[in-house]
Amino acid sequence: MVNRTVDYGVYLVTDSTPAVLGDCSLTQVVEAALRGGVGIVQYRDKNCSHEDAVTTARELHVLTKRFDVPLLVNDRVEVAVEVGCEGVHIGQDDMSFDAARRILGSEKIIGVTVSCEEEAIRACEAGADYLGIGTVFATQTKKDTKSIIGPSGVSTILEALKESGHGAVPTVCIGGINNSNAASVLAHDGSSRKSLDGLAVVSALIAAPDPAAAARQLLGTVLTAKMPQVVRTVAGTTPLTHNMTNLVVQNFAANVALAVGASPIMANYAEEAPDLAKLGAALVINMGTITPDGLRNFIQALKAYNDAGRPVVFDPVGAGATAVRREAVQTLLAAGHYAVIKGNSSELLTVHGGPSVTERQRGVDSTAVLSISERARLARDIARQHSCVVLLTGPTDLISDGRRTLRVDNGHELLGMVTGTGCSLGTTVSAMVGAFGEDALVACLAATVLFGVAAEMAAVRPEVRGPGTFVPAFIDELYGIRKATTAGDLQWLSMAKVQVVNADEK
Ligand SMILES: Cc1ncc(COP(=O)(O)OP(=O)(O)O)c(N)n1
Ligand SMILES: Cc1nc(C(=O)O)sc1CCOP(=O)(O)O
Repeated sequence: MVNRTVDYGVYLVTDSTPAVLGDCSLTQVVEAALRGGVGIVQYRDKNCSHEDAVTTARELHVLTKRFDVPLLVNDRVEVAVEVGCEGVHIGQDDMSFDAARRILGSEKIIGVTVSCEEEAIRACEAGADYLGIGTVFATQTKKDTKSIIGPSGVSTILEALKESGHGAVPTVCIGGINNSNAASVLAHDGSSRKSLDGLAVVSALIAAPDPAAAARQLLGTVLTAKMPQVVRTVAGTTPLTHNMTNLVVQNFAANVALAVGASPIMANYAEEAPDLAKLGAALVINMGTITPDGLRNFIQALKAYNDAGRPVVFDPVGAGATAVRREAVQTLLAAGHYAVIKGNSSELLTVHGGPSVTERQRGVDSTAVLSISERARLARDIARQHSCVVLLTGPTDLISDGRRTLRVDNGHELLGMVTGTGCSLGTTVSAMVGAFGEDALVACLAATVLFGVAAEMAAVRPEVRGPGTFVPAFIDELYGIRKATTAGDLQWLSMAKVQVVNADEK
């Protein structure tokens, strides 16, 4: 079983036949799909010679390594060995799993095709690193498919995996999946069964007129579909959120944490941090009312959480407003690692610290003048700089982990008329990242969309007449979405406005 974290969200399986690839270059198409956010690539060529397969796989491996994405080879274990790529995908009629594992060793990824519950459980028992479940829909790309199982067949297999204790084995499904049916394939009853980790596609990307755009669209659908899982995990595990936060928002942030199903503790004394981290908490460092003593406590707590391997969210409130705050930001950034850095444009320009600080800051209000593309690039660059997820808040929120960058267009202007909504979003992010550590980007996305949608729902309630009546309605809506999601009602998801963006776009 391999140790590395693999993003199975959008899984590209290649096809070099003219019917699918046309007269395009395979490497150019794969590169475009990687730019669009593909998280894993499988080189699949049923016809070419061993030598040609090794040559092409080597070219693809150069590319995938540049994007830090694993490359697998379909069926041809000897090609994978020669190229030294990250693994193979084998079907039921290919080399046996045990033989492949003996040849490849324990570090390589081996995925297995399954089309029924028995095959799925057998593959997991053998030690498969992930399962490719199919065939979902009939497809022109593979004519020799055995059984078309449809989304309900996928559900049956996922249920069986969960029941048999193999719920942790990642799964993708394959066969006829494209941007028109992806959402319905991923949609499920929303209560308890295991979710798919991603979608494997051939023609939806290889034959797409713009593979990068097609990959971005698929990725957006996959990430949106994962949000209920985050909300449910928080509701089901009641994660502890440890807030070292400012004086203004403590009560509100604690109420928001309770509404989303987390357990808040507001504790500014760092000596408590090691115990809270051991209890599985996630920490929020919010420097809204910074003091010398507060700064010392932040640094000590940050180290305790880093030592315990628990996530820390940094909310550099008012970062650029004074020399004291600018220095505190640099001190805190140098003191340890953050899972998430959250702030408005002005704050994050200070965090970035580059020459492009074009904004002025009044108090803690953002006076952002950056375009959406500039903000996307800023979020992406900071995420790379600090190996973390960045949440750049504003009328349009931008979220990036350095590879995938998203925009969220949910929210309501009333959120900006109440003190503490931004800080309590930091608290919510900590709860979600604490509970759903497997993908901090998805956790941040869920928190941001949940906030935005709850605000939109609250704002149209008949009793809401302004900021004062908005606050209780907003907390009620957060609570209502949590309750609905755990009961399997995902209507709120249709309000999500999530798009994957190209952070390189000028
Ligand atoms: C991710 C993924 N799932 C299933 C398959 C199908 O593999 P297989 O059964 O070996 O069929 P062929 O690809 O060899 O036709 C796959 N390739 N990838
Ligand atoms: C490679 C492959 N395996 C399948 C299976 O069911 O095991 S279906 C398939 C082809 C999928 O191509 P497209 O995304 O273009 O439909």
